Amino acid sequence: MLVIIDFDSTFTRVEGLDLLAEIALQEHPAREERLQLVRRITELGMNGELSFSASLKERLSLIRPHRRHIERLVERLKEEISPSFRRNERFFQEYAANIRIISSGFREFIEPVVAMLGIAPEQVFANRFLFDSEGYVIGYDESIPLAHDQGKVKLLQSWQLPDEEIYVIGDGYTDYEIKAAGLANAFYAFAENVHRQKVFSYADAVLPSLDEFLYRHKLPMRFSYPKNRIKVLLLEGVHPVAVKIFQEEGYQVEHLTTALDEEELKQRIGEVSILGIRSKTQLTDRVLAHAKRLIAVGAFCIGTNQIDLDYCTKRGIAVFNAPYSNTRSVVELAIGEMIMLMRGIPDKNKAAHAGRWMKSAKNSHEIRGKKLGIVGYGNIGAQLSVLAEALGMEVYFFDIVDKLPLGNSKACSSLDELLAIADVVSLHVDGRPENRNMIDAAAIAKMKDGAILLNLSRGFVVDVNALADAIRSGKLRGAAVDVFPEEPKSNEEPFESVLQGLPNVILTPHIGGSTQEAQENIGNFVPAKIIDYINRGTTYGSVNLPNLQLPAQQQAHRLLHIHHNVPGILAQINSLLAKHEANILGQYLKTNEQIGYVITDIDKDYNQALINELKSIPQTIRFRVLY
Ligand SMILES: NC(=O)c1ccc[n+]([C@@H]2O[C@H](COP(=O)([O-])OP(=O)(O)OC[C@H]3O[C@@H](n4cnc5c(N)ncnc54)[C@H](O)[C@@H]3O)[C@@H](O)[C@H]2O)c1
Ligand SMILES: O=C(O)CC[C@@H](O)C(=O)O
Repeated sequence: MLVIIDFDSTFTRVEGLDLLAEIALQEHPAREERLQLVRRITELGMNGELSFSASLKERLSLIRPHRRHIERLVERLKEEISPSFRRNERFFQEYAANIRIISSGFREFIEPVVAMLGIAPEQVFANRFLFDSEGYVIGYDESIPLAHDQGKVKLLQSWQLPDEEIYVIGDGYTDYEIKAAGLANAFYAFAENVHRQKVFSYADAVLPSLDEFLYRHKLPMRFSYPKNRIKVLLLEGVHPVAVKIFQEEGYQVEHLTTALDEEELKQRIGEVSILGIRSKTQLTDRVLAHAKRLIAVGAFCIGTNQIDLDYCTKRGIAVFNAPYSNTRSVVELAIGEMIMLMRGIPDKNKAAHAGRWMKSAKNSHEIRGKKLGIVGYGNIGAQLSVLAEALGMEVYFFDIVDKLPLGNSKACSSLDELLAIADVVSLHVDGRPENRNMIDAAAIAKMKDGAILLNLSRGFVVDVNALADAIRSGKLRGAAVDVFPEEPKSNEEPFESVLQGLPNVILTPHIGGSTQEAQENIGNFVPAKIIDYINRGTTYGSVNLPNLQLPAQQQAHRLLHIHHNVPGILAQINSLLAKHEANILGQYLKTNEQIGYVITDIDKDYNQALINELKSIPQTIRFRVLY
């Protein structure tokens, strides 16, 4: 096999002559115009719209480089080696004899750069500059075939290669010409650095990185699986920063603004490795049964009650959420709503819009000195406690687990006790099924007459029919509801609720956590967790897998084994490692009630038989190797 690799924008991320122009024209009075012209000519040549020799001549006459500029260029290019080339050094070492760098660029800067990956000068085929006595480039050696149109083709024809497989990797038209002349088995358009649609259209395949080529041809590679084959589906309009992070990691990302219903999800989920959702997408066992490749689910929110966590755990699918990123936003909204409802603002606002003047202090109160009852003293409840106290409220809370009271807040021993005390009841419980209809007609009856109810937790926690009756009867003087038992899948679907049109009731479309700040925080937080899990095996922060925080593996292979939590699995793993004489550099184990997670770092030597046997241990749910 012979692998022919282009240099500019393939081996390196940049075009050598463009960068040389930037360096050489640094002091030139018309620098910007010249640079633009050079880049434009490069592009025309790359797309096959200007003959190669014309493009070369024009650019060199515009740049007029000196030897010292070329020296600086080499240093810059060494920093610009394409990341997928850099990380696959092993391929270059082991397959050195099978690699040729063929470029229409110049040997003076290519040789020292490719030498960084161990490629010898005799494997480089490129042009040569001609210099004057002062060291300025005055032209190039026209006796070299690469200095002419169809140069790469002519070079290969002159070699008269015996019948061997030849693959060309490059980003330009001149690379494709080799295949077009019948001299190569395939032309792979390299897309890690530039996207030339025209060149893609000629290619046998587009390579998002060198990993894809190595994977296709079963050659030694840094990653166990090319990242570009990992598909990420992000639903419900998660913040664009998440798209960017996953794309920068090299994954294929699709981003939809809406949720998908069960049938749509069943059809889509089969090919997806990472799924990002918010609160609308219902990940039921029926949907997850179609998830053949799913490695991780990102809940770009706090709540995970929309996900069948039990099923995910049994299948070894890691679920991550963002437990803190939007809590402040929810708290700010709750505070604002309390103030609005205490002053009867929803009705006064409506009247003013309709041309009616409702100036009156009747039933209008400050929140200062009022009793706030917080149900659920978790991340949101506790933060609300601190802010409400700062505004002069007297804070009471009830939680089913013991919680440290913050500031002067007081713990109630039962929900009933809290309901009987509070002027404002704010619900911040999690979405566990037992909380369904926690606030029903009986609970409302226990509240103070004229109290206010806030629900920014989960829709099913409140019996909305009972709440509507209580507002109509005047038992409660107002309510703010952000979450509903039935919520539309997207902004295009209509919204209906029995609470619509009631006095002093604020209805909001589940936007407690929908601020730019919160969404951007979440968009950064969740992908980072997932990427850490995929790259290192770290499960810290996962809501369903045993939590393990791991160091990066150093000069080791990392074996990740998820299994049903039955006795003896660790012993079986270790006896297989001993049998195959694998040297253990580090081992970590954590279990929960259902599953166990064992991570073993072994030195570089292992064989496929070991991997197959580890995968075959009974009770194995999932097995991965990280290189
Ligand atoms: N409206 C929004 O946009 C929005 C935004 C973020 C979070 N949320 C929701 O807010 C809720 C609270 O979020 P969090 O981050 O504070 O969760 P959390 O898990 O930190 O806290 C929940 C607390 O509720 C307690 N709890 C559960 N059931 C209870 C019960 N029956 N009685 C008393 N206490 C009970 C738990 O022990 C826990 O301390 C969640 O349901 C979350 O999904 C809504
Ligand atoms: O953004 C969402 O869809 C959900 C917000 C909130 O309910 C959460 O659980 O964080």
